[in-house]
Amino acid sequence: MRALLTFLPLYRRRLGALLLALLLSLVTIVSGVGLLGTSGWFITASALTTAGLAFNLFVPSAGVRAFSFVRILARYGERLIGHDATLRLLSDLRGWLFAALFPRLPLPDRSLRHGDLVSRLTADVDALDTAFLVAVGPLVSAVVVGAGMTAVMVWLLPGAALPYGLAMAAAALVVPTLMVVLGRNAGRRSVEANAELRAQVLDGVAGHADLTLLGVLGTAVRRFAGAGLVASGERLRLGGLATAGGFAVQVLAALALVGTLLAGLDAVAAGRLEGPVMAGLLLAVLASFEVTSTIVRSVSKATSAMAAAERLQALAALPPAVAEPTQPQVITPDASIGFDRVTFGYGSLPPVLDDFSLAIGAGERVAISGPSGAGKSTILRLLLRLAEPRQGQVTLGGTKVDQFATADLHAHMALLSQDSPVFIDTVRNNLLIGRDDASDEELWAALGKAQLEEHVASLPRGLDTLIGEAGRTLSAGQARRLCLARALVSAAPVLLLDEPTDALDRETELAFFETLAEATKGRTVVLVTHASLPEGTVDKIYTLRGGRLR
Ligand SMILES: Nc1ncnc2c1ncn2[C@@H]1O[C@H](COP(=O)(O)OP(=O)(O)OP(=O)(O)O)[C@@H](O)[C@H]1O
Repeated sequence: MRALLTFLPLYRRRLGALLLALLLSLVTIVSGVGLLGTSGWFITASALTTAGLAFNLFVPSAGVRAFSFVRILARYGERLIGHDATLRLLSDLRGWLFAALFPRLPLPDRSLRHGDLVSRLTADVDALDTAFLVAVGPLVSAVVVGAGMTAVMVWLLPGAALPYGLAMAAAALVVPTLMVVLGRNAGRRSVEANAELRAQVLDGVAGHADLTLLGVLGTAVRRFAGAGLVASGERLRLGGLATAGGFAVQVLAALALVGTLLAGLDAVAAGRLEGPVMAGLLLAVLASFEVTSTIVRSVSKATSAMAAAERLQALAALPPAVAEPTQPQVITPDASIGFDRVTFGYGSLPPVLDDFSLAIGAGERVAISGPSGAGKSTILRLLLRLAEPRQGQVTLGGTKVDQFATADLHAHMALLSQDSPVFIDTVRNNLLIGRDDASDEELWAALGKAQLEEHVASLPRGLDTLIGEAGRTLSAGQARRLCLARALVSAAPVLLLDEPTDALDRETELAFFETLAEATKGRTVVLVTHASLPEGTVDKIYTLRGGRLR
């Protein structure tokens, strides 16, 4: 619950619209109760009038028309405003989450799987956006309707006011509270089980080909079925609780009805109440309990929202990967790079870089090679300030990188990482991520330097060809070259290329290296590669071994 309350400032931004939706929902419910009550009154009065008794038909018939008209309008308005506010809240929540997440990337907790993260970004946010309207809305409506109906009882049938009031309070407050207390853990487990299921689906889709070839698809399917069973078990538990809650509310409604009937019969016999009004009251009592059934149905949503709030807060509470400087320095055009006696290791693991030093002049091209796992990519990560050295300093243009705002630092460097993604979009838009104001000529020039110009020119729609998810309509080598072209399109004075020719055949690789000097002219280039480089590709080649350059 506390985690849910921390989202109050976000809800507060949409408070006006949410309160209006709540008010309209209240008007809808009150009109529903009024409609059923006046209908019962009107129908009974009409029947008795035909039997020769005289009753006032005008008031209930006008009431039926007025309540049905108001109900239609209020329901329409509530849907319109409620959905609009919910969608805006959804975008606020996503904005908040991304803003909280970006400074924490890359996430230190390697146990947080991709699927789990996706689950938090989608299902958990969805669970929260409706929390107000599905949980708070019906609760407030029940309290107002219950209080209003009790007041009507005190006025028309005082003998039934107490039993009705007590039954309504129990149905609107006690039953849902008990359900929240009993269902909290099941709600949390259900959210976790669904997240696990989603993670397994994503893992299974991503690794389907390998799982099939290795002959272990059956194991993966069995594991998925197991996770499905756990998720459905939790759902069943929550469903059982909702059924029990629904049953309790029906019993309370029946008690209130019997209390109203007994008191009403007494009052009619004593001439204190007209028969048709009693019929109307009975129907109004029934209608007023409708809203408590809604509360019971939304309790499982409320418990999911609480669990989702906890999971999102846990994500937002992760320590930032690096601290932003309080007074960031302005980055100068000087693109020289320095590593001065840097020692770095991941977490408490032994150091990957140990007393590592390297000086790269502005406009210089250097290559770093070395065995797998030696720490080559780690050098680039330290330069991008995705991690902090334990000792020593990393500088850009002579200033320590921790003196720059991370966004400025990143804008100053273009990276082709080992897992650079291709997005489901056109070739053009994939390239424009590098620099959004690049002209078509510049895009074609970058494609040419990345040896991809011919292929894109052969596509029916050229730059406007849509590329499938994760670049599936391209070969691995073509996808890599597209990412390379994107890095080349960028105007950043520093280019960081991590295995840029990975997945390319030797002929294309050689052609790329031959154009690298020309393609990156004037920029500082750090090239991490295992490939043997043709003469003149870079100014210096270093080998990293044992945490230092050899
Ligand atoms: N986030 C991380 N948490 C813990 N250890 C890590 C992390 N990233 C990398 N490592 C470890 O740090 C070491 C250096 O990794 P790095 O990726 O820099 O190597 P590399 O030289 O680029 O390797 P390759 O040539 O295979 O890409 C490896 O032993 C790796 O397992």
